[in-house]
Amino acid sequence: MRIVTGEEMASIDAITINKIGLPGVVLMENAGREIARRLIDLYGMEKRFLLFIGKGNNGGDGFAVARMLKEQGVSVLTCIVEDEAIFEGDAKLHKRVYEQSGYRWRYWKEMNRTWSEVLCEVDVVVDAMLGTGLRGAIREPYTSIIKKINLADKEIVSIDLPSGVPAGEAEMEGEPISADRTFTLQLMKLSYYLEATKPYYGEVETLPIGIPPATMNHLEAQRCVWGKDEVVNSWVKSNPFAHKGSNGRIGVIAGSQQMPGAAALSASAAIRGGAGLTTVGTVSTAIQTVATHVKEAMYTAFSEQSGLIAPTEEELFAFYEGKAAIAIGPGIGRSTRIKAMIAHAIEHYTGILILDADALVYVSELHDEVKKRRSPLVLTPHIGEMAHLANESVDVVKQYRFTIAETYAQTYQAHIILKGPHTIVANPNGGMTVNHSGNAGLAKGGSGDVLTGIVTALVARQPLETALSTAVFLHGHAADLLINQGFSINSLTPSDLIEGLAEAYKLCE
Ligand SMILES: NC(=O)C1=CN([C@@H]2O[C@H](COP(=O)(O)OP(=O)(O)OC[C@H]3O[C@@H](n4cnc5c(N)ncnc54)[C@H](O)[C@@H]3O)[C@@H](O)[C@H]2O)[C@@H](O)CC1
Ligand SMILES: Nc1ncnc2c1ncn2[C@@H]1O[C@H](COP(=O)(O)OP(=O)(O)O)[C@@H](O)[C@H]1O
Ligand SMILES: [K+]
Repeated sequence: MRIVTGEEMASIDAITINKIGLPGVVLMENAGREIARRLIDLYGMEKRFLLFIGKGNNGGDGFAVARMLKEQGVSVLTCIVEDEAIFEGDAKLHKRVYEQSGYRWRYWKEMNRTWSEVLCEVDVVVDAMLGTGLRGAIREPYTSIIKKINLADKEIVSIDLPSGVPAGEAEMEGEPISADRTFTLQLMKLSYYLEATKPYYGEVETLPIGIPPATMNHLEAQRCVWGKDEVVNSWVKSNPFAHKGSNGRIGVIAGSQQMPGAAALSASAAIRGGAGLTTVGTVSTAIQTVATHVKEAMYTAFSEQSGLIAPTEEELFAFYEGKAAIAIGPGIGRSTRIKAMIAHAIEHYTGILILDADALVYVSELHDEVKKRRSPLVLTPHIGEMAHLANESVDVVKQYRFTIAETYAQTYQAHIILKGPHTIVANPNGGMTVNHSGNAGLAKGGSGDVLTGIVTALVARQPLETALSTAVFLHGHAADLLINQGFSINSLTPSDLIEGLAEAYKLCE
């Protein structure tokens, strides 16, 4: 499913109406029917609804919902927010149909005077005030009404968006509706994936309103949800005659004297993730520790300096030999020799190169080398690392994570896995996917190392772009399955996650 901004949604609506020829009033009728049906499913016929109507098309949806609820005998109080509101276009028609059907409304000014009595008469507030047409700071009378609704301690259901929440990356100005549930129409709105705005949505359900997919081909930004269906449909089944070599020879350059665990986590995740042959390149002192945990891997002891790897050029070329993908970063530490190794790999390794953790620190100093690289490069930053890469503040990356990941991926022709809740995968061709799996049990040191292992294993066996999105999905899916099996968010560890991969992979098999 696509993820859109308000402007993109408006262009899709316009193509549906003007080019495809499906009138806007029909879309509104569809929205009304779907929402009324879901409200009755969820709350039953006995609950009493209070519906707030804004003067744009979001309000038009509201009139359609109110009429359909009333037709079925459900109790609905309808409130038009602006006193002298002049409705136009599709909303005007739906207001007329509502009125001609014999139904009434009240205006907010009047309802406000008896607000406490009104509240005694209703169970659920439906918010059809502002949708994708919101521009700038929330104005009166919406500001005061939103405050009162939020304080009312009633179940709140928003149509399309919680009123006051921008659909895209624009910053929120003022207090929006804090919904318990949002019925978003046809497509997911981008602000659902941003830390500042997501909490206002509550539970989200996307309802179809009849917009055909052909209306979306013109969109420049190609953002899609990557969920179970996409994972299953894109999975390339392994050949029954596969051997360890054809299942992907990969390398993991990870760990140091101080941090052998990072190498163990990423290497065992790679092996659980299906890599045919995994070689770990690390310091000799780490090999013993790592090998007791990861029996299936092979090991290369690199030259070292002060407990960190410091591979020679010869050692690096030997390590690159025959490997489809190499990940560098987890637990390697920082030094000038490490920087030189990253530069060497970017310049000379011709397989799929994945840079994570400490390896990312030097990438912003190696942007010229990155631009010259012709083979695939995958970077797996969390928000802080992305801020460093893009030379922006963490707050800016949080607010504009889609734009920043997309711009970076295109400028440097790199695949970006921007981690966090709803990890984004941004590809150099402009395609982006957003992940829906995972939970807060992953917010622990080491989860990222596990992801790096899975990514490395998958890119060696599956088409690159789908491998990245699928790796991110399976990583989160494993965590979700463990929570369903009774693990707690607090105690879930990255090692549990690796065990959990066995169950998660069943989805693909
Ligand atoms: N025919 C269509 O175009 C369809 C529209 N749909 C609905 O229409 C919505 C978009 O409709 P519109 O583009 O009319 O916009 P909205 O209904 O979201 O809002 C526009 C209205 O809000 C006011 N407004 C804008 N910013 C404000 C602010 N900061 N403070 C206070 N008031 C503000 C504007 O003056 C305008 O009256 C969607 O979210 C969806 O619910 C759907 O029914 C599908 C069909
Ligand atoms: N609250 C959360 N919900 C879902 N996934 C999360 C959450 N917090 C972290 N993650 C995931 O866990 C991993 C953490 O990686 P990272 O920040 O690199 O940690 P580390 O390097 O310490 O292992 C990422 O894949 C991230 O998307
Ligand atoms: K709304």
